Amino acid sequence: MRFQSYFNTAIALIQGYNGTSPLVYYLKQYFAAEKKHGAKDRKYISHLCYSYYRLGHALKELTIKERLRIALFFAEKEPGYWNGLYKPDWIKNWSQDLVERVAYVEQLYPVFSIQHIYPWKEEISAGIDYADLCYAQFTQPDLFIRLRPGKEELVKQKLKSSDISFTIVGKSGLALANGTKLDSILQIDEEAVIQDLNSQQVQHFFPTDINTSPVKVWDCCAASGGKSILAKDVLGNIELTVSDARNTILHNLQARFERAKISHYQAFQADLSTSTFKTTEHAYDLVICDAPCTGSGTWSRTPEQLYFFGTDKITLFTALQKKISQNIIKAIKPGGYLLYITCSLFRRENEEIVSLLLAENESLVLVKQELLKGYHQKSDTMFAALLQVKV
Ligand SMILES: C[S@@+](CC[C@H](N)C(=O)[O-])C[C@H]1O[C@@H](n2cnc3c(N)ncnc32)[C@H](O)[C@@H]1O
Repeated sequence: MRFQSYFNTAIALIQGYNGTSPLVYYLKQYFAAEKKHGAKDRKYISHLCYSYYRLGHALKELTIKERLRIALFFAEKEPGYWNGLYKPDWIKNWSQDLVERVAYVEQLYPVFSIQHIYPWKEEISAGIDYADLCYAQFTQPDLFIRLRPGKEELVKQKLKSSDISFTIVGKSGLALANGTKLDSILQIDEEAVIQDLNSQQVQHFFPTDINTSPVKVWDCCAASGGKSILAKDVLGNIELTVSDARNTILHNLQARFERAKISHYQAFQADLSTSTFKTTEHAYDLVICDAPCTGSGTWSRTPEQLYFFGTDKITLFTALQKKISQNIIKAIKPGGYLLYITCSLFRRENEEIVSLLLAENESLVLVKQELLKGYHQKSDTMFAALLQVKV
């Protein structure tokens, strides 16, 4: 009967959670206080909580108990361990196929539609298959690593010797099962970087025709430097400057760069959204702006964000994105580039920011832009646009 106790514990946890801190921390805190839960208990209870939030905005009018039962029905291919929670009719209709399970719930709850999970169809960037996006919410994403240049064979060898299975994706990426522990096997950041598949794909947006050496690059919303390490690996000889609004994250970046063996770079803290921010004009060949955003392309990893989301947040982020992007354009050399990136699915944060930049800056031209869709490949969705300042 442990499944019943897990189910009740998850209900109590969901009741007490308000979304102000990430779910992962909330659960960690709870388990740290409740030592009675072993590893297996933690796994089952966490799975229930995550499944609950995967239902997004659908059926919010139901009780937590009823909603959790439906969420779990969608999250599992078969009842297995949870059999005792369901009436025989549910068990009979428990198809391996999610589309069939959804159809069963639609029949039981006529108000339900899978599209209520993300009820903001009109906000979503062009090219997204809306139904597929909603269905994909019930698939846990993979863990992706990017192999650093020269370390490809070493990393694969180390994984094989530790019996860790992986799939090769693209030129330098590997997909592994979510939750795979790599710390004791690989030198993280030196040999391989933990980086989502579509973050890796951003490398195809780096310009290839910059003739100066070193290439002067400013990663202006650097966080802990994922895109900077990518730029170093792909562009080779770069003179790197990094900045972020948060000093604490720049400390993480420093530690990460040490592990990544990147020692020559400039770093500074700056809030780029203020009108008082002044940059050196025409200083960089490439400015990477991985902008603060809703993160809606990553919600299958953090479904609680989907559950607690309201579109007012898009308005807040677009205001920030407009100010930041306007402020940094001056820093680009004539002939240089701006690489604008978000991990958002929302048009207002993506194509509309690019359109606005083009409308307000005659010197800019769009080289290419693309929504890098992740929901068919168990990864995040990103948006990337490369713009060039005319000579
Ligand atoms: C999406 S993250 C960058 C991720 C990073 N490029 C990577 O690949 O790991 C956005 C970053 O923008 C920073 N940020 C938010 N508001 C900012 C502002 N007004 N000025 C500068 N940076 C800001 C945040 O602190 C955050 O670290």
